[in-house]
Amino acid sequence: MSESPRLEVHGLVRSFAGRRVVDDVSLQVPAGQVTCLLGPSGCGKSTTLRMIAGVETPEAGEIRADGRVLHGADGHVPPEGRGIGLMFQDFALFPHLDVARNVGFGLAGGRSEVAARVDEMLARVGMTRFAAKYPHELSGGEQQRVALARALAPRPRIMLMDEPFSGLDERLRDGIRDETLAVLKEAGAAVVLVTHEPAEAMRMADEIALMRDGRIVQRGAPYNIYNAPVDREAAAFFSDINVIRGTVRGALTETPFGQFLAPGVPDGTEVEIVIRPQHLRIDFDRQGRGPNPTAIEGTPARGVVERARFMGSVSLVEFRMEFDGSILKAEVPSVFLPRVGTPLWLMIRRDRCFVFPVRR
Ligand SMILES: Nc1ncnc2c1ncn2[C@@H]1O[C@H](COP(=O)(O)OP(=O)(O)OP(=O)(O)O)[C@@H](O)[C@H]1O
Repeated sequence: MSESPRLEVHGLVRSFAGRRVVDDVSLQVPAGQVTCLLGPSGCGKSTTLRMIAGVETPEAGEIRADGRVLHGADGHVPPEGRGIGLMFQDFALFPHLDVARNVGFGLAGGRSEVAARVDEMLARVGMTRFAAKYPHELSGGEQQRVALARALAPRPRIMLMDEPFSGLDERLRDGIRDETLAVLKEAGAAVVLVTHEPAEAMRMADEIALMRDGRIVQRGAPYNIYNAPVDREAAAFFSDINVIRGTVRGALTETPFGQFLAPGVPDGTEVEIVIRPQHLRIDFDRQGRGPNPTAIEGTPARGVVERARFMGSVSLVEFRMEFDGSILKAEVPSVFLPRVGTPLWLMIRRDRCFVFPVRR
């Protein structure tokens, strides 16, 4: 019994026109796990996926499935021999084949065996009653389910998905994502899903690999990536952020919100204290006085409401801070929608701040 992960990628490199668009990318994906390659447009996600699929050739690096080399110094297996299922945004169904024949296309085995597998897959994605329909008779979401059934019908050991939900209506997407995830988990394939949407990655992934400029800058469970970002850009990829600058003296940074710990950071280093808008707390102004400082929330600082927007479940409030005229954003429950010009006090949760040295 092999102990190696289902999919193992090591040191992948690929350049176009002298520019490295994938630069030393490594991944390990066990069977039954969904890893999301997440990052901004052009960071190299699709190129990485295409190399795993075998339609793009790496300049360096190795790809293995269950320990078997798919690409490396010892050889190269063509795409059709890799046991990989593909689901791409533009990977359209065959328009001239009905749903059942789309799902059965290319399946090995006798006619009754293929028919049984097609029935099983259509039932699994809830499309049995559409078996005789043609793609143009289906909604986008229904087509997507058929595409999923088709990709999983040959029992691929590895499934690669590139922005599979981006063509769908916003309101449909969450439902289809959840259904797709359930089907993928049941099938037990190792899944690599490419997306540029943090919300999609958080909803789907067991592990997120955050990419930037061809490199994986952070890997981890969604909870860890969100709550312990490696740098300011990683924090900012998932939500709006506020940044407060300070300089370190004796492992502490003095700010208008009180002191912040900066353990191990040398004196004189400029740091950025990063905080998400939902971790600012607002309190009322009591004739020029705010709430008392606490160990958890530090010292309050006063600001004046510059803008307030009702967003349904939350309100987004922008403050012009008195201490330096900068803008800070707070996300608060939407029962609260202060008027522009109202003076209020802001506090920031110590345990939710990230302190990063400023890079030069
Ligand atoms: N065949 C190619 N020839 C030249 N440049 C390419 C080729 N394929 C990709 N690139 C370039 O490589 C970079 C990475 O592209 P890639 O498609 O992998 O990014 P991505 O992260 O998937 O972005 P997106 O989400 O926009 O698809 C881009 O700058 C792209 O223009």
